[in-house]
Amino acid sequence: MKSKSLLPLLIAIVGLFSLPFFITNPYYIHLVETILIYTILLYGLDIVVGYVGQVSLGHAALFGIGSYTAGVLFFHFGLPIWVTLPASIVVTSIFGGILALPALKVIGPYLAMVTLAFGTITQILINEMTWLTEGPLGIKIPKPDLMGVPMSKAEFFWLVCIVLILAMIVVDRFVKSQMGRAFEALRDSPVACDCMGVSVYRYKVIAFVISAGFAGLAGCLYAYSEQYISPNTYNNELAVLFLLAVIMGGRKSRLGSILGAAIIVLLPKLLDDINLFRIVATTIAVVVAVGAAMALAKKVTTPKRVMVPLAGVIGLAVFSFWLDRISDWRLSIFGFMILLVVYYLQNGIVGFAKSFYQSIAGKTVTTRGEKADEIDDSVSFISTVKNQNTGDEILKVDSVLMQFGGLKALNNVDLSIKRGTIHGLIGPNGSGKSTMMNVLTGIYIPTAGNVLYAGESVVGKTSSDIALSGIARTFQNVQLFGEMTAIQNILVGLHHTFKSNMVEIALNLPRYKKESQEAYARAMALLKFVGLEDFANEEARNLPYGKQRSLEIARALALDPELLLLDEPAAGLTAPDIKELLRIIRKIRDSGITFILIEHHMDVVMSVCDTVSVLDFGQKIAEGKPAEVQADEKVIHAYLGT
Ligand SMILES: Nc1ncnc2c1ncn2[C@@H]1O[C@H](COP(=O)(O)OP(=O)(O)OP(=O)(O)O)[C@@H](O)[C@H]1O
Repeated sequence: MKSKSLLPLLIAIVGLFSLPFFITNPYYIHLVETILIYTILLYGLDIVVGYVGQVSLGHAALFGIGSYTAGVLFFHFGLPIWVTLPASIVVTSIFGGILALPALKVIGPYLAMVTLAFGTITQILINEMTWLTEGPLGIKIPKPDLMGVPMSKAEFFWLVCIVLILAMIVVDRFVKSQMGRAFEALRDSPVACDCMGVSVYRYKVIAFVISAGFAGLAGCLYAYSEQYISPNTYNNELAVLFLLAVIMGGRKSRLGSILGAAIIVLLPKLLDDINLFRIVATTIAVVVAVGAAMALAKKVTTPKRVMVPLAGVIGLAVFSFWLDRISDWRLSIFGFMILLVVYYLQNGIVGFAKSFYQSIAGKTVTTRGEKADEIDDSVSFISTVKNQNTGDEILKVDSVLMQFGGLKALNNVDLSIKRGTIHGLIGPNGSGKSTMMNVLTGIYIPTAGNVLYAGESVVGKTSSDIALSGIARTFQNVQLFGEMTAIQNILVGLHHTFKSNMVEIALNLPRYKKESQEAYARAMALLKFVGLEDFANEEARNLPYGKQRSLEIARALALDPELLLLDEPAAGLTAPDIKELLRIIRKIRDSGITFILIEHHMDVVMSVCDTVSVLDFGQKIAEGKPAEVQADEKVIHAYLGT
């Protein structure tokens, strides 16, 4: 982190630690403490929601499991915090792993329902298992001991502050590491993620486990903070609030989590006091009005877009003065405010503030906190010298049948791909070319037949295992990780070069640092190779189409493949882009990589392919040198009809 961005953080930390000296009312200290504890939980929830893109309504239950692990261990065995804290993390992580299982099968609203059911079941179990949890009576826990003496409220507050700072550092390191990139990749394109050797299955489970670990940590601290736990606390309403906090504060933001936690803790309190509510409603109205005026003056928005939210916040301010008592309206106002934020600020308050600042200041801010290193010209885009035994058979497709119901998308197809060559696969639309790619990369398991890569069958292997064994691919419909920058896309392809584990990432140990430096240098070399070095920090979804195709090739190369499958790489490209594509393909071939190239542009096929196979209605109808195939009657017939 740069010293400039470190300074406000340091001031905030000093301010936080000195709070007990200035605020003598323990109620307010307790409120801040609750915000900090919720923030720890939200850091974990943000991994699942913001980074992996899954909906979890099971985090209140995980929070409860953390609290009850501490409570039970203290109540039954009198264990101290230095035992209950790690135990809460471990036990809750195990439950997080269990919660991940449905996430492997279902997504979206179905996952929300399953996690909600997990929450309900957990709450019922805590309630019913009186022999362990004391049931509805709850458990009393004193503040933890510090050198044999119970901690004071201020000392415990400082402990929570320290844990929060550590949690913030660890989460920040996790999400900026290869692990965080894997989480984001599987959110943006699970199929491409698997084909980059990053197992979606594995990283979804890891995300839930880590996320649950933070929930367990927060739950344990909460038990000591409240000094009393009972099953009612950990209900589904709290689960919804946690989810709202992540969305309102802002996904993928440490500051967003703090803000989200503050909102869900303070907003209900704020709505208890009519005078305080009037002040806040008026302040919000003024801030939004000034912001809207600035945005209109700079022409970054239109009157139509600001009209409704502006009318909403001004209406709320006027309404606050019209009210005599707030108690009857609390829930309605709470719901209305949430609706405004969730509907109009879809990237949360922090996300909105960032983009507002960018548009007003006319700046583009690199939000990822990652650098595009200088290009080190000594680093090659290719890392290993390939097996140069040109002419060996690298891939054998043996009588492959791929049936979808009654449709034979591939009907007993044989292929033999020679090492170091470019093998074209052509055919009219719907002839089975992409299906063949999907069979070769493990996305489809063939109904019959075999695929041998370097003499070994790949049938039944997962896509990520096949990718790691040396087969990389691009997709007919570009499958980049859209919310990630160009360099991060390549770094996902370089995931296999990282051997460092979670502890090494959390502590930023030398092996992890070295691996990161090497990967960044290699990623920059790859970007340079495809002419994208100036776009390293640009989000992939913002790149022009031609550059997206080049980026996909560079990402596939990051896997260090022996065999590269390109599915219609020239589709939608302009003539200069196609020329550049041909240059890239030839250069990659010169480095010893074998290609299978699906392409409709015949000039591309004719100019680079050594051999061409033609499919029609799932069957191979011709094979040979490009010129021979072009002159083949069956091929002409397939393309042009009688
Ligand atoms: N998952 C699937 N389920 C059912 N049918 C499928 C599936 N995948 C492909 N098919 C069918 O298999 C046939 C071959 O499709 P495929 O996409 O492999 O053709 P293609 O040669 O790549 O065509 P194009 O050049 O248009 O991409 C088509 O009839 C297609 O509808």
